[in-house]
Amino acid sequence: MNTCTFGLPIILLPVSFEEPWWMPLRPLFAWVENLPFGLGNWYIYTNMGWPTEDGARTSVRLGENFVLCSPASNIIVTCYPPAIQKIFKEHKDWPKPATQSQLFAFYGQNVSSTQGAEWQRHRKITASAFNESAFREVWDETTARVKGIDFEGESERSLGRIRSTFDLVAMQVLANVGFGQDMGLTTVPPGHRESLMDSLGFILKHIMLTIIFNSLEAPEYLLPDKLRKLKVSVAELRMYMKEAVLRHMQANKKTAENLQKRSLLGAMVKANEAEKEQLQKGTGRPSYLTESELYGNIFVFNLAGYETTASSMTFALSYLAAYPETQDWVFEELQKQYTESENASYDSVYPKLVRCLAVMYETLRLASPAPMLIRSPTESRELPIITKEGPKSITVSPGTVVGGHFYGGHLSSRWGSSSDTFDPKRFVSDSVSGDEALVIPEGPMYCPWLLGPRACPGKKFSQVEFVALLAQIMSKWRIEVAVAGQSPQTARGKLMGILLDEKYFNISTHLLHPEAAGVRFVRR
Ligand code: HEM
Repeated sequence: MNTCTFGLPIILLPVSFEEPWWMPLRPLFAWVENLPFGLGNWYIYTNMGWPTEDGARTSVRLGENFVLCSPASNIIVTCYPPAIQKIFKEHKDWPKPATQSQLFAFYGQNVSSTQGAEWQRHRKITASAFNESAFREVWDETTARVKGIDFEGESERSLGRIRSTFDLVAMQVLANVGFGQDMGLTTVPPGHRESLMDSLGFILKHIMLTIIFNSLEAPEYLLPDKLRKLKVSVAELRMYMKEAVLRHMQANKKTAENLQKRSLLGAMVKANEAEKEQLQKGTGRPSYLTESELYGNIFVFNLAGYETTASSMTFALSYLAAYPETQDWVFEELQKQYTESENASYDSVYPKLVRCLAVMYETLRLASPAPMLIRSPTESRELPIITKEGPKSITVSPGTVVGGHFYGGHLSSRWGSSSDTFDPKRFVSDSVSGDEALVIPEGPMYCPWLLGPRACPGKKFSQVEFVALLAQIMSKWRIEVAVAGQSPQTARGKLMGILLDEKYFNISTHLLHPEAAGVRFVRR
């Protein structure tokens, strides 16, 4: 294995995933993986989400730091905890490269696409949307939506069907809590060509296509059906966002207060108007968002919150099916803390469902939606690394990219010998009072929601949604591996193989063969 000037192992690549022209061509070269003598081993690293497929294999082989070296760039890949802390906590010195940050800014600049002072302005307004009223709404909405799923009528579902079931729940929750519950989600109001759910759903499901073709100026009638539909959906969603912002701004005080409490958009509009008032009064330092920035943010909330939660719920349920003893452990908590009564509210119950939350933490450790996030320093910066000789520091110059390797860190031997086993108990400890509490083990890297100032603002939103869904399902149903004519051991082995080794990245984690295994809902 070659090493570079940093003393780190290098993997030589003919092309990088950072080259925009490569991604559409990449599938045509899949055959190189089958070349003899490992000649095509480089292929996997030319995909943006390669760690989702590779897991911790490369970091186990080469160490916690190595370099992907291509004619386009050098990427220092790291899952060394001190390096991860440095690049994500010191975000001003280590911004996202523009090639990544601008991908999802087509409705307007937003909290994810901006840096420095601009990012602070966006973050200040948008963070106000994630408040306790919104979480209460997430809890109620998720519970109601899950109650509406017909597990009785369709008790056996493939993993693909589970994913589409949870995609719908995630989308309904976002459309309601994101936009405000007063909107009809599936009706087509006058002046529209599609419902809100249709346009949002189509864009989110075809997000890569949207990025590539959104700016295409060709007249509609010249476009193939799918692109024509995409153009309509993009325009429709813009109109829905415009109307929602207007509605929130024009609502009378009482209605506005009600809407603002419950929806992310309402809370943002409220915080924004307060900033504008400050400008008029000449007090403070106003930092409101423009109209297109409001759209940019509401869209990015939907994008960031849709696939991530649907994916984690799908993996969690599948893992629970394979680990019945863990289900019993979760059910024990539900019997004690969660009832079907009116009392199972967000305020009274959610904080007590520690085991349910631990299931989410463990699922995200094994199947993180983010495979690798890249950062690049603005000036030469020191980066702590570890080599076979021990820890040291290297100087990283501008233009060199550092990639935080989530799968390498989450599956590292720093978690002990059971790092690839599904065991949510590792996140639970007894507190001083004797109650169980969620703890993150010290030592390994754990950051599925990222860490530092730019950590995910939707973290608690996703946790509340996940726990509400899990509690509602698990309190009524036992989940079993669907055997489909196989022995239970064979069926379980197949399911585990699919979960562990047949994943790929496309905005979030997906299964390569979601129809090849399934689960069964058995009434408790
Ligand atoms: C399991 C669920 C989720 C996971 C694992 C997750 C993970 C992440 C990660 C790793 C980032 C950093 C991305 C980067 O720096 O490029 C991020 C950012 C973000 N997430 Fe989440 N997320 C989840 C759910 C949500 C939800 C439900 C929302 C909103 C409703 C949301 C909104 C955002 C936003 C707006 C950002 C950008 C923040 C910034 O750059 O300051 N996320 N998320």
